[in-house]
Amino acid sequence: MKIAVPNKGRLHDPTLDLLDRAGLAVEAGADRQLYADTVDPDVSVLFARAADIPEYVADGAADLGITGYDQHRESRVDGVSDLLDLEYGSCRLVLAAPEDGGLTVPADLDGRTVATEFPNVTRDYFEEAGIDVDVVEVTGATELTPHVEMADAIVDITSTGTTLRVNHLAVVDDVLDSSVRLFARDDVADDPDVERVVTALRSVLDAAGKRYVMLNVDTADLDAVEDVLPGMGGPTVMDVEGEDSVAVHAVVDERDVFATVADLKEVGARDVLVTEIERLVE
Ligand SMILES: Nc1ncnc2c1ncn2[C@@H]1O[C@H](COP(=O)(O)OP(=O)(O)OP(=O)(O)O)[C@@H](O)[C@H]1O
Ligand SMILES: O=P(O)(O)OC[C@H]1O[C@H](OP(=O)(O)OP(=O)(O)O)[C@H](O)[C@@H]1O
Ligand SMILES: [Mg+2]
Repeated sequence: MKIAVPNKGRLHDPTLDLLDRAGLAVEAGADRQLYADTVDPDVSVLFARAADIPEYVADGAADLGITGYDQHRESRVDGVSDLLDLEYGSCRLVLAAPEDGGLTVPADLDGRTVATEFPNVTRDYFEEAGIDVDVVEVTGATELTPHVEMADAIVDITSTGTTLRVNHLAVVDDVLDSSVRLFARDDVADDPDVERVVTALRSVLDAAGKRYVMLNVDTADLDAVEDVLPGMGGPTVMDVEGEDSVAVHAVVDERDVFATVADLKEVGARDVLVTEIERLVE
C-alpha cells in the first residue's frame, strides 16, 4: 500500500505528524527522498507536490493520497474518491478583486481577466454562473496580478485573510471550500489494507478533543460518579483487589473536563487523573 503525501509546503509537516499519531510513522531518510518506509511493513509513502498527488493516485504510482480537496478538484482526475476529511489545511478558494475598484459582484467580471493557480476550478465556477471571463494561469504570487494589470481579479486561496488584506483585495465570492482529504483510487478503495489505513487515521481524528479520565471511588459512591460521567458507552469500572472501592475510567470531551473533574470530586472521587488520548478506535 503506497500513500502519496506532500513533499514540502504547509501540508508536509502536519501530514507526517498525523501518520505518526496513527501508528504509521514515516522512517527518516535522506533529504529530498522520493520514497520512504513507514513502521508498518505494508505501508510506504511517496513524496510528491501537493498539486500532483491526485494524478499520482489516478495513474497508480500510489494507491492513496493525502492533499487538499482544492487540488483534487483542480486535477480533474477520474476514478479517485475521497475517503476521509482529515480536518487540517482548511481554506477557501475565493474570487477577489481590488478594494474600491468597482468589482463587487461576480457578474462585474463579465468580459474581464481573472488570474489563478486553479484554472480548471475557476473556469467551472464562471461557466456555472454563465459569466464570460478570460482565465490567466499563474504559478504563484497571484495576489500581485491585479496591481500589475495582468488581471482584473483573482481566484486564490485564503484562510486568515491576511494576504488579501495586505494586497488590498476584497472577497467578491466564495468559489470552493477545501480541507485536506485522504483519497483512494476506486479500484483499491475496498482493499482491506486501505480499510486499515482509514481506521488508523480516523482513530486519531476521533481522539482529538477527548481526554481519558481515571479515578478511584468508594463502591458506595459509584452510582453518583456514573451519573457525572457523560456518554461514550459509559465508564469502565474495575474492582480494586481487597478494597471497598473501584477504579473508574472514562472518555470525556476536552470542553467538559474542567466541570466534570469538579463534579467528580464533589461526589467522592479520589486520585483523579486526566490524560490525552492518542487514538480512539470505536
Ligand atoms: N493559507 C492556507 N491555509 C490553509 N490551507 C492552505 C493555505 N494555503 C494552502 N493551503 C492548502 O495547502 C495546499 C498546498 O499549498 P502549499 O502552499 O503548501 O503548496 P503549493 O504552494 O501549492 O506548493 P508548491 O510550493 O509545491 O507549488 C493547498 O492546495 C491548500 O489545500
Ligand atoms: O489568508 P492567508 O492566511 O493570508 O493565506 C493565504 C495565502 O496562503 C497561501 O500561500 P502560502 O503561504 O502557502 O505561500 P505560497 O504562495 O508560497 O504557496 C495562499 O497561496 C495565499 O497566498
Ligand atoms: Mg502555497
